[in-house]
Amino acid sequence: MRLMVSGGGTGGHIYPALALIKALKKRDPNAEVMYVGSERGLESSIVPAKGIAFKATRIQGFKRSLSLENFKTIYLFLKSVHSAKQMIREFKPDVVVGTGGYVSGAVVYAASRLHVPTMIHEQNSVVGITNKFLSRYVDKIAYVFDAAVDQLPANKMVKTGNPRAQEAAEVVSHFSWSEYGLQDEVPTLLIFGGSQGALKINAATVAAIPQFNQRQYQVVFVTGQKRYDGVMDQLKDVTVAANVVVKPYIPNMPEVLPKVAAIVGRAGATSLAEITADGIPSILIPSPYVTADHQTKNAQSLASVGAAEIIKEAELSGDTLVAKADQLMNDGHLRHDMAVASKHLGVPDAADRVLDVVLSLQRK
Ligand SMILES: CC(=O)N[C@H]1[C@@H](OP(=O)(O)OP(=O)(O)OC[C@H]2O[C@@H](n3ccc(=O)[nH]c3=O)[C@H](O)[C@@H]2O)O[C@H](CO)[C@@H](O)[C@@H]1O
Repeated sequence: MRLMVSGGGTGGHIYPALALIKALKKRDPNAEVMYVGSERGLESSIVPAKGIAFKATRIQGFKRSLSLENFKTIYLFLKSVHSAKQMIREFKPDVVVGTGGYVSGAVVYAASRLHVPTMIHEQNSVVGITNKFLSRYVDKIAYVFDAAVDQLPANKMVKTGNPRAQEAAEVVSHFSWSEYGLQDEVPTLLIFGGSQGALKINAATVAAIPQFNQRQYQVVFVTGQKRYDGVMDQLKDVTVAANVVVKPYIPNMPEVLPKVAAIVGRAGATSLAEITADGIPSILIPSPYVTADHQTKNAQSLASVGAAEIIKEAELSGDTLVAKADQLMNDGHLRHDMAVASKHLGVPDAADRVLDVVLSLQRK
């Protein structure tokens, strides 16, 4: 099997691709994999670090308003399609898979023009612009939320779940909170705003720290790599007690998650796949800045069955955050019930399901 994968820009597109590669390597250790990402995306650091062959192309997103920059976007897209075609001719993949982001638009489109079998994975309940464009050209579309079905060609759709769920569910974690100077016996609340961190969640958490300092539970506050220095600056004159730890990024999330009592976070689809695969209770603050408010829809799928609580971003403050966190962290029964509901939504064999679709496309 020779698999080319492309997904970029943000962790929610990259980690499902990596989980699929992991499942393929497990089933077929001789499989050859090539990952094509964008030069400046998170993938250009995450993917090579995993020892996966990586090639980059230059691409940028569309501006929603009328802008001259969009001509450059179109130029870069066409150039990326051209270089993706060269990469495909050289690597000769059996199948090309896209997991979202502009770069996957160029790579999967190039593959379809060269008559190489293609599949995309749609993580969200509202289909992104790239996958909508690609849906006309690809052979199969793997999806997670039923709501996506109406937005895409029905004859191509296969329900699989998000491959990252399987990685989260299967991990045998040896992680100890002592690595963060914390204690394993004390319940830990993990706060993070998706793969890049979220300004508003960071601001509310900074405001909440004086109260978190006094709590019996532990708090791990992940700021996002690029926002870390700014947060540390805001915390210059704030006491941070021993039960609160601030980190820029967690590189080994599947190992850390099983040791978490509850989560505060955005409602990105890949995060939710992990949270439900592990059965973790959560307080979700959907980002209102994403296409068609899809994170609110993602979050509601958990909240409607009692797996999560939602705080609207407009209502988020240090006080509302602490109040909800206290409610959850001081009530083991509530956490247990939410955990059961959360786990019920998990798809722990999602990577194998996606892989089955990919392998079905391989020409005999
Ligand atoms: C602002 C935006 O456009 N967000 C979208 C993006 O979110 P985003 O990239 O934030 O994606 P998700 O929240 O779905 O996933 C984040 C991923 O990053 C990992 N992680 C996060 C923090 C950390 O310190 N370490 C770490 O490894 C998480 O474990 C998870 O695997 O893609 C998602 C999946 O298509 C969409 O649903 C989101 O709406």
